[in-house]
Amino acid sequence: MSTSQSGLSPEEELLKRVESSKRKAAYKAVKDYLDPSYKRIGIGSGSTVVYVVEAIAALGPDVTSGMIFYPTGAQSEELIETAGLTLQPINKLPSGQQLDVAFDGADEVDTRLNLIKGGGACLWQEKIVATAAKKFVCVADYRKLSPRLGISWRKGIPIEVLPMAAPRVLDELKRIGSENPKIRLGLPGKAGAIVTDNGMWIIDAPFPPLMFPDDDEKRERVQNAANGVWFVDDLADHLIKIPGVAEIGLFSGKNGQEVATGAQKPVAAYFGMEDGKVQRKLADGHVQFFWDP
Ligand SMILES: O=C[C@H](O)[C@H](O)[C@H](O)COP(=O)(O)O
Repeated sequence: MSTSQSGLSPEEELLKRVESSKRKAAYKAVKDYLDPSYKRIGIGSGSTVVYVVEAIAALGPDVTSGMIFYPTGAQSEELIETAGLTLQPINKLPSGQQLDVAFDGADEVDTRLNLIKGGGACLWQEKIVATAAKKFVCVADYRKLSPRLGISWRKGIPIEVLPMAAPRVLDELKRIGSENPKIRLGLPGKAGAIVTDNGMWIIDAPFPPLMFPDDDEKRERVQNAANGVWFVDDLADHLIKIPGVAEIGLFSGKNGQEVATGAQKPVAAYFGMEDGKVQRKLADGHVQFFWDP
């Protein structure tokens, strides 16, 4: 096995770089979007959110003791509790109230801040929490940046389904052009499907890269959805209406502008870059790089 000057293998070097990039993105996102006056904060799932919670906890009880944190599943519940932060399930957020901000990761982010989420099977509660927030902020590393959804994340769009409906959902996905959709299986050595925190299954449905409505190059092909070429929003609308589908891992639709209600797209996405910088992309398309988050 080849090792670098640091004594690490190339795989270990890559892992270290990726983890450091996630961490920097998380600290910058928290610095920019966690106002000390906020009371209700959503915390997503995945390996990047670990650093978001670390950055929040590092602010200390003077800042965090008046805040309540709302998780998106078992993993984020544990993260919040272990960090000594106050936990409350999202069903305790009174009707008519919103979270001040929610932070979450993503599996792929396109240039318009549409997201694929659910690589870790947590998408349903994540969508509830993201859309309950005035500001939804995405935190990721450079591998998640993509011109279009479906280019870098080739495993497919995660779709949470009622187990008894899974065969019918698979049929419909194939009919509309998904390339070999599959029920996600459990860990190696564990027979059967992955069961989500909500008792559902996940189907991963790959599609050709998703188009934007103002894409002219493939407009003609898009008229024929049977070939699997879809506009992001059209596909999201179609998938969510398939009987038996509980929620989909496409976060799209209206822009996540400041103080939006029900927006699935973030107001800002932070990417830890390979060179140590943090890239911030805003919903209005503005991009900035920061050396020292
Ligand atoms: O189901 C998992 C969630 O959608 C995660 O936020 C997503 O998979 C990104 O996870 P990570 O930060 O580990 O790449």
